[in-house]
Amino acid sequence: MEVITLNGIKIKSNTVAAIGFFDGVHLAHKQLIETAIHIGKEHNLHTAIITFDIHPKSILYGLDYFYITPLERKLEIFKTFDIDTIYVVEFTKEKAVLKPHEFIDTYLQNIHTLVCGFDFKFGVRGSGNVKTLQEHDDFETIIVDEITYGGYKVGSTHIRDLINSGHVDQVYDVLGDYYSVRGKVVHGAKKGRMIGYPTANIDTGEYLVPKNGVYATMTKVKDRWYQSMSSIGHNPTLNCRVDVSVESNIFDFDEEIYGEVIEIKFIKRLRDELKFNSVEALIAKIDQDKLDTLDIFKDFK
Ligand SMILES: Cc1cc2nc3c(=O)[nH]c(=O)nc-3n(C[C@H](O)[C@H](O)[C@H](O)COP(=O)(O)O)c2cc1C
Ligand SMILES: Nc1ncnc2c1ncn2[C@@H]1O[C@H](COP(=O)(O)OP(=O)(O)O)[C@@H](O)[C@H]1O
Repeated sequence: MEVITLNGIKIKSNTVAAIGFFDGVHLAHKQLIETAIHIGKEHNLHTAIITFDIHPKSILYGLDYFYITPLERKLEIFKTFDIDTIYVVEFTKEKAVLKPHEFIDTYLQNIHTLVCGFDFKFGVRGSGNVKTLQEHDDFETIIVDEITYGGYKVGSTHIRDLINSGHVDQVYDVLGDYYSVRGKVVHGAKKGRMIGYPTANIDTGEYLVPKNGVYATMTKVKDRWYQSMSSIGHNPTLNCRVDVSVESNIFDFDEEIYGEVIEIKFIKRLRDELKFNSVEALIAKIDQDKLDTLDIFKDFK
């Protein structure tokens, strides 16, 4: 599989491509990709995924945008599929104002078949939609219908809502896995070890950070997963940080890992972050968090 930046080059002829932003590469996205693979096999076509590097909202409103799967992670998941080429559109202010037919002329020349979700939008202010694509005679457009789960459309917006509201235990059924963030271990206030619970603090970069609070988690260090509990918040009892820290106390682990990239997978939210009147009260609560976390892992497959 090759990754190609779609900037002035044409897509290979005889290609079936799944197109989308694909943040999260969730179950509906996977269905789109599998559909393209299936059509590719049936008609002996090259298979491809067309995606974008930066979210349009980030470009249009100049906002920091946080992702379920930043680009690098998205590409890593794409590579687990039997796809020939991944095309990445470099999104810029200029690209964001392309009219739908300009978008098609710029990126979709040569395409044999395009696979997209029923609500795919493209071109300036999302003015192009599946109808625009279907009206275009040069290629065929296959539309994958809405998939719902628990009354919600399986989509990045719903998954973002679950993460933002701390309902991480509900993410699995729509994402196909628990939500996880990766980041380099950075230095904190060095108070964790003083209270008997050292915590690896990570720089979460472009990842969407779940709601502040305490979570039962799994943490991956150097290719090995450990049970863990993690805290997201301002550490009001000991540090009162202005920014949010994401930190994990890893069970049965005792190594210095500053500078390592680790992954924290969120299994269940246990509680809100609290401000305690004493360090002893904080420690007693964290002792209880550990018992609660181990209890969750008793039933965990
Ligand atoms: C499971 C767990 C729960 C925590 N809960 C709280 C909390 O409710 N309130 C709080 O102020 N800090 C809480 N903390 C954060 C600790 O205060 C924090 O780990 C400590 O300040 C160490 O920070 P450092 O790694 O920067 O040294 C929690 C930490 C863990 C690991
Ligand atoms: N069980 C553990 N869980 C998390 N970090 C650990 C553990 N054992 C050792 N460490 C190391 O200790 C550091 C955390 O200690 P801590 O006192 O909280 O310092 P900091 O404030 O810099 O995070 C981690 O970055 C890691 O290198």
